[in-house]
Amino acid sequence: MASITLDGLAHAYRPDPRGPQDYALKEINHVWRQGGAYALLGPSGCGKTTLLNIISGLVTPTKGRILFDGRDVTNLPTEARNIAQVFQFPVVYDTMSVRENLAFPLKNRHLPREAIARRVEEIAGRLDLTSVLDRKAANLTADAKQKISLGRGLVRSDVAAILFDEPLTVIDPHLKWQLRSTLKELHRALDLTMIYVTHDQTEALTFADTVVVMHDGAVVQTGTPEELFERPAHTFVGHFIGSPGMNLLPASVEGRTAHIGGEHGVSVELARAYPALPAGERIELGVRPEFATLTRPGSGVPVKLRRIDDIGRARIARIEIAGHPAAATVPGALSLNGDEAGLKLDPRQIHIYAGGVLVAGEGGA
Ligand SMILES: Nc1ncnc2c1ncn2[C@@H]1O[C@H](COP(=O)(O)OP(=O)(O)OP(=O)(O)O)[C@@H](O)[C@H]1O
Repeated sequence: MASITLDGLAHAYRPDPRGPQDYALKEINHVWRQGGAYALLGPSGCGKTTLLNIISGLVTPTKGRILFDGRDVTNLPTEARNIAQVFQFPVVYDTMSVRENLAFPLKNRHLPREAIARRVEEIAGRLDLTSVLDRKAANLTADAKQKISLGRGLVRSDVAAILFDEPLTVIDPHLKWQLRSTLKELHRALDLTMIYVTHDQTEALTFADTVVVMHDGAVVQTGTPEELFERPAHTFVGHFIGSPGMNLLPASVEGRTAHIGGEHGVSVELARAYPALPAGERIELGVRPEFATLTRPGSGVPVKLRRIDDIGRARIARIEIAGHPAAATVPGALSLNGDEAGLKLDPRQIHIYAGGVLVAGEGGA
């Protein structure tokens, strides 16, 4: 187990990168703490696999260094890095039994027979594979095979880190939630550094203590699931995390008031002032639908109600604020006639962004 430091790391696939646009991975500095549960979250093409391949040694970065416990491993091959990897699709030996598959990484390292047997039983128990330990892997379902792959990744206790690359893609949806929490429990029990790559926010937020969000080759925020939800550092994080994502409305700000929609628009009270907003940048007001509550017309900010979606655990209103589409929570008891409504916003949960980046306000709570 090790801490992993990314020191000024950047990567371009083309041999002659000129500007930032040529980099699949823009400069990143980050420390993955020993024993941490991390997720690397972002949409397809944002650079997650590139970063994972640099950590595992499959790709040598164009710039920067990678350190395991302070030791520079940038130019070491995968075999010399002591990393376990679990991929999207099962990697198992079909002709071996489940027990032999799980034992394989330990046998390779010449562990004593009893230590291997103990560890295999432990991991099999945690992944609910005990009853199939003596069956050939070939005869098992895709789900069971992927559990074996997870087990093979988890079985060694001496690895610098375990890298999971979208490991639940082939898993049946009803098993997914169960395996997500199993992996979380395994992290607590086994005290290993784990990095979990996914484009799925639910997987990232349930597994990780710290989520690294990537967008267009850059890390836009590193934080706990709560921080990403309550204080997105970038509009991309606000929009990408949450369902529906954060409302982002073009605005201008004066003192502690934001104006949306120009002269005939609406005003919104803020908890903080923003005297240092940069000129020439697009200013946006961000508020999550969870902190924007629909109310009767005449109360709060006037909005137009377009429709109400019942999403099971809540009702979400699709509204327009000064002509801009937004989403809001509908309280259980509220019933409305027509398309006029009001909107109550929690000022402490309103954020201001300049050029997509969160601006720290002054004063207030
Ligand atoms: N071998 C390669 N040669 C050239 N360009 C590549 C190569 N691998 C990836 N890229 C490009 O680098 C960028 C980042 O790709 P990467 O696979 O790291 O993203 P990702 O977030 O893992 O996406 P996905 O989830 O779809 O795999 C993309 O624009 C991709 O087209």
